[in-house]
Amino acid sequence: MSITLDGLSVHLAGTELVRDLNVETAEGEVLGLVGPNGSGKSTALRCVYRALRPSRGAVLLDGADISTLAPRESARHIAAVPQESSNDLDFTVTEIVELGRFPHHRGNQPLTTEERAVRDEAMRRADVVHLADRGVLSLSGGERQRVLLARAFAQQPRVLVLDEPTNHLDIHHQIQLLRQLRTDSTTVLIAMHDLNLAAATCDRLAVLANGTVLHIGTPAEVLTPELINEAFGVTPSIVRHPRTGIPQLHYDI
Ligand SMILES: Nc1ncnc2c1ncn2[C@@H]1O[C@H](COP(=O)(O)OP(=O)(O)OP(=O)(O)O)[C@@H](O)[C@H]1O
Repeated sequence: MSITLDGLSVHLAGTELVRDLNVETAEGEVLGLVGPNGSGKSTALRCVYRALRPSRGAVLLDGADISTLAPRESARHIAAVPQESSNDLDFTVTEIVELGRFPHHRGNQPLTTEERAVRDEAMRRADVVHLADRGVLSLSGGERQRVLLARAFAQQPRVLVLDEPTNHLDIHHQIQLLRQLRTDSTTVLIAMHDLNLAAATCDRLAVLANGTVLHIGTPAEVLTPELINEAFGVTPSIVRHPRTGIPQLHYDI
């Protein structure tokens, strides 16, 4: 499925946090949102997973305004891992992952055999099988992040919204996750700070600044010293990855 941010604007607390944002994904595309702190990445993503309502414009799922869908219906298609998700209840890891099946159920049905297989596969993909019976409050930051990823995978979404999902993850788990995003057919909207990992992962990057899109294009089109300087106020040296040819940034510290 495709996602379109169609002239999205968000007014909150007397300011326009996002203004006239236009971004359209192709089906199965991995589209990265990059940009400085406060540029509106999380605000835009919140509109996609319906934690915020746009004040103007709309989020379209295969062309249909998601605000016209019942929440459970859009949750059958769109799963999200927000940047900070506080969870004060000490559910087990398995229970949290099973919550991903909720949009697919009527009432409180127990999981079917097939759904237990979906849950187990989601836990395997996020490498949390060994944590299955642990309470989530006892987990490390990275372990907890992987549980939230497993919950999103268990939802079997057609669109995955990830807000800095590599936060807290060690390099092994970062690469494991980003490789999965590249090889899956799921459409992905992902906010990232690490421009080198973003270049290696995303089909296209949208560079946000002051709540709107400054540039959008392939990593090679967007990751130029001039554009990075315009967005972030730093000028990197750009080299090509020796094997993949993908642009990689080096900074003078
Ligand atoms: N509920 C709110 N009330 C007032 N301002 C808000 C609210 N939520 C976000 N903002 C402001 O909106 C702007 C955009 O925030 P947002 O979280 O979308 O940025 P971001 O690009 O995701 O930043 P970061 O890279 O730091 O995660 C920021 O200036 C932020 O302070």
